Amino acid sequence: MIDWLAAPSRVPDHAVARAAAARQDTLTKPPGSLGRLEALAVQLAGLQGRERPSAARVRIAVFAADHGVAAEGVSAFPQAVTGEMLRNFAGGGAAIAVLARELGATLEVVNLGTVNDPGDVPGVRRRVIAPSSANFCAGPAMTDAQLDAALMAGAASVADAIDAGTDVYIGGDMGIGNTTVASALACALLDAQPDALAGAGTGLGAEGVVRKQRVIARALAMHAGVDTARERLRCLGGFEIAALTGAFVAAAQRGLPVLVDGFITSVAALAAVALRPDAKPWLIFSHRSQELGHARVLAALDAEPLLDLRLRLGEASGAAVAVPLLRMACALHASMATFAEAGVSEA
Ligand SMILES: Cc1cc2ncn([C@H]3O[C@H](COP(=O)(O)O)[C@@H](O)[C@H]3O)c2cc1C
Ligand SMILES: O=C(O)c1cccnc1
Repeated sequence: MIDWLAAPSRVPDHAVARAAAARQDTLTKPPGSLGRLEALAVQLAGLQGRERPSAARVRIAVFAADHGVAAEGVSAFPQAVTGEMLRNFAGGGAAIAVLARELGATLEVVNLGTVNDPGDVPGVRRRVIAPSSANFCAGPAMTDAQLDAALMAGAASVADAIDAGTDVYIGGDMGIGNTTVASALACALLDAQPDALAGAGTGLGAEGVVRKQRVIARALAMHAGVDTARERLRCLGGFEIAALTGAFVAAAQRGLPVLVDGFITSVAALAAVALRPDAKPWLIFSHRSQELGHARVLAALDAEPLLDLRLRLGEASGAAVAVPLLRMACALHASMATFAEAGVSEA
């Protein structure tokens, strides 16, 4: 057991947020006319503790891991893809690698344990816990020590991000079978049924989705007695989802704003908030994924995402696509003229 999860989250600076909101009302536009871009700038100001917030320095950490439950045939793709994609992230050909380049963002890729392990690859950090989590239909997905290691991998990534001077942190996922894992964990955290949360993932047909829902129902029955957030994460999670959970808790504790990606990362956010409710103000939700359960998970988090582009990829791709919105919100906030500066009449 580790106790760092017990430390409180930072409290956003409400005075700075109020000052930023007041500035918004002096800018040459009808008050409120820039809608959520105004709210974003004000929120970021409070989180960053500066009246002129920034989303210039973005750190994207993609956590990759394999899942024992893949043996139940719950994905349209073979498990070997997880390890293969690690090379693709490092080689620059994966969607998130392209987006990170486009944004000038730092991309960190972390291998937490893959069955088809690519070994030492430049650009991939090895924090291997085990080749995969265990099949949670037969027992807990992780041991306590494995869960600790995964949570710590996320916290270490956030510590690096802060040392490097990061304005906004983004976490991403890669792991064949992880929509099954995220759905199972969300079912347990929300007391929901598999047919409400488990969808097509990488592209299962209707029959495959039903099989996947049955697999999740078996897992939920197996772990029905488990009643704390930490134990739910240990029994029904996976290494990358636990790392994302640890990263989000650590980011809130250290005062680093997080842009949350799609279904998988939102379930990690749900777990983080279950562990530490005071982490929630630090999470900004980027988009609504096409994955069936995402809307429900977002609703449970009271989150209204910025975008809905019908993405269903993960890897942090949706969060990356939302970064330009944050940057534009910050630029408008910092650089628009006030009514007084521009000599424009007020209402
Ligand atoms: C080539 C490829 C790249 C991906 N990048 C993210 N995912 C996403 O899809 C997987 C989850 O879907 P399921 O639960 O159906 O396996 C995860 O690896 C997730 O990161 C990918 C999937 C594939 C096939
Ligand atoms: O929204 C996601 O995170 C997602 C959806 C489908 C497959 N992998 C990830």
